[in-house]
Amino acid sequence: MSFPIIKENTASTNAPLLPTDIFQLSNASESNGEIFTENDLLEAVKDGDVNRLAAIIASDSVDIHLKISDLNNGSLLHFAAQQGLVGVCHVLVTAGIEIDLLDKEQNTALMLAIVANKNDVVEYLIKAGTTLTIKGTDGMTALHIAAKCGNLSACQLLLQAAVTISNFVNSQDDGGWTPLVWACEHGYVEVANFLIIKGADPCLRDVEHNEALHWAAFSGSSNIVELLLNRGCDVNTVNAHGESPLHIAAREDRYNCIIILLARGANVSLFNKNDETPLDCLSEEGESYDVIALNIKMQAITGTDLKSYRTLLSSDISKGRETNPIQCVNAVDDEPEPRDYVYITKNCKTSDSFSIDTKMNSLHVCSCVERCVTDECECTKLSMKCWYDEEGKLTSDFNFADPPLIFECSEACSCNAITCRNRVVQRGLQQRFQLYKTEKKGWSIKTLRFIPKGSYVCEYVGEILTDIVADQRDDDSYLFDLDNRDTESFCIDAKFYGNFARFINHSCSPNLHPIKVFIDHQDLRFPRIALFAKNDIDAEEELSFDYGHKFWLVKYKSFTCHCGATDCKYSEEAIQETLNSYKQMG
Ligand SMILES: C[S@@+](CC[C@H](N)C(=O)[O-])C[C@H]1O[C@@H](n2cnc3c(N)ncnc32)[C@H](O)[C@@H]1O
Repeated sequence: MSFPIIKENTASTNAPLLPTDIFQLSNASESNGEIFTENDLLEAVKDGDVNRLAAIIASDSVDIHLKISDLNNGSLLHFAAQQGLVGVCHVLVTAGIEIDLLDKEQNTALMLAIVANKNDVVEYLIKAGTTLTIKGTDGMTALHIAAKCGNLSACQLLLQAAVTISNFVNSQDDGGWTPLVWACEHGYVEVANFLIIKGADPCLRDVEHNEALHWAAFSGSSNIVELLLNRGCDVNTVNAHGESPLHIAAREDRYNCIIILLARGANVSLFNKNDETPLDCLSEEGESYDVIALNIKMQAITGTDLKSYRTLLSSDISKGRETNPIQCVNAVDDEPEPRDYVYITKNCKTSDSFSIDTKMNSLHVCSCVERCVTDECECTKLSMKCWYDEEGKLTSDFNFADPPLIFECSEACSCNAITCRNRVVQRGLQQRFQLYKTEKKGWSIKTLRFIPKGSYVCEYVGEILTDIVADQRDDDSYLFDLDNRDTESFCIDAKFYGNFARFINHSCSPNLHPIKVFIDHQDLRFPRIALFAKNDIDAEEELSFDYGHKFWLVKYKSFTCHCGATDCKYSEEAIQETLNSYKQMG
């Protein structure tokens, strides 16, 4: 046999896969009828003898797909990658060896090259088209592994190649750990810094609600603790056990981290769920004991009024249903966390009086091969065009005043769900939120992070009702009208079933706008209500949308608007004028 010509990876530059001085096949691909054994094959691979290897493969007398039992049943490519034999890798890949095969430990050849710090091979395998999103042991991608090993070059190569993979830098493994968390836990400050520059979210939580800061404190990496705090991480953030980074650093007696955490305002009076303060987590012999004890004394002398975290009523109102926990805080009065509803993350039905057409074969689907970026995508044609840019934000020409319906690609489409550009709402929440009590509007939701204009923020989720049933309900405060133009009309009621969006208040100058989106069905009577950022929203800003005049024309008799906008139409002062102008308009 002779070697097929290897295809250049279309995602990479036009540079050859291998510099010609590293590997030239000479006449090796021509077999002279010699018969070889598996041993010959293994020896040629071990010796890195690419010409002999090529001759053996060309003879067609040995199967190159053999498994090496001493290497966790890995392939020859696993071996060559681990040894850094880039020329051998090239011959094997050219000869058709499976590039993404997992060994018994669920490692690809790429992963072994990363661990062994063989970055020439890493670069080669990426260019040769290895799949970057494969998850191995414990759900870790190659990027998790690179971060865990502190292999900065591999992180750079991977992220450079993964530009079209949505949010690759923030992918989470089975424990909810991102690559950044792995870098923090192992104290690799350069890797952590690089990942953050590339968009790693330091506030993402793992399955126990730890943030990267908890793990940096755990490992005693004071420079990473500082880096994360400089990036806006909350020094007093608590995990599912009510533990702050200071609790964790104290338990591990991490003196340098403790100094930084205290200097940056860590609360020494915070109790975890076992009623322990950070000092209770440390033995008196611990190096850090005196520094925390001294801090407590100084605060007592100066009468420092620490923000008491008894205001933290819940570390997650969604009880693990959302990717990022949503804390509930009340610094206004003694009202407890609202619990008079069931937290759900998808719209639900509680009656059989109507049905939604969810039949797979009713869906208009696309036949795109990869990313749905051409005008030929049938789904984006349904929406008029793809309204999402490369970062998943609404394009700058999106008309918030008269928004189009958006049809995202679905399960039944043939595109790639990871790289497809026409999937945003279905990828779920990307931001971090907090439920907090306001002075005049009851509960409200704020974002804990900056949200750029056009970003998807959250969905208004609740119980789907007919308008007839909705009219019979006593409390209409949580109704969202679906505005159907046909005879049958429906709404979403988040009074009894809903997500955190039920707490988003009205503003006459809102920062969110509801957009109707279809994903898993295209029954036009039942759009999903996705709230997108109308403008840039700062961290700590209250979220709001416009409830519409129909709401206020009923409600002004009971209360007026406290949105505080300069052009508020429904405040006590403005309401009469607003009513008069509505009357004039008829
Ligand atoms: C969908 S709920 C929003 C969450 C609500 N604040 C709560 O505590 O559950 C709508 C209710 O919030 C209050 N609200 C929302 N926006 C308001 C505003 N701008 N001014 C005054 N009250 C508001 C009103 O009581 C309204 O009926």
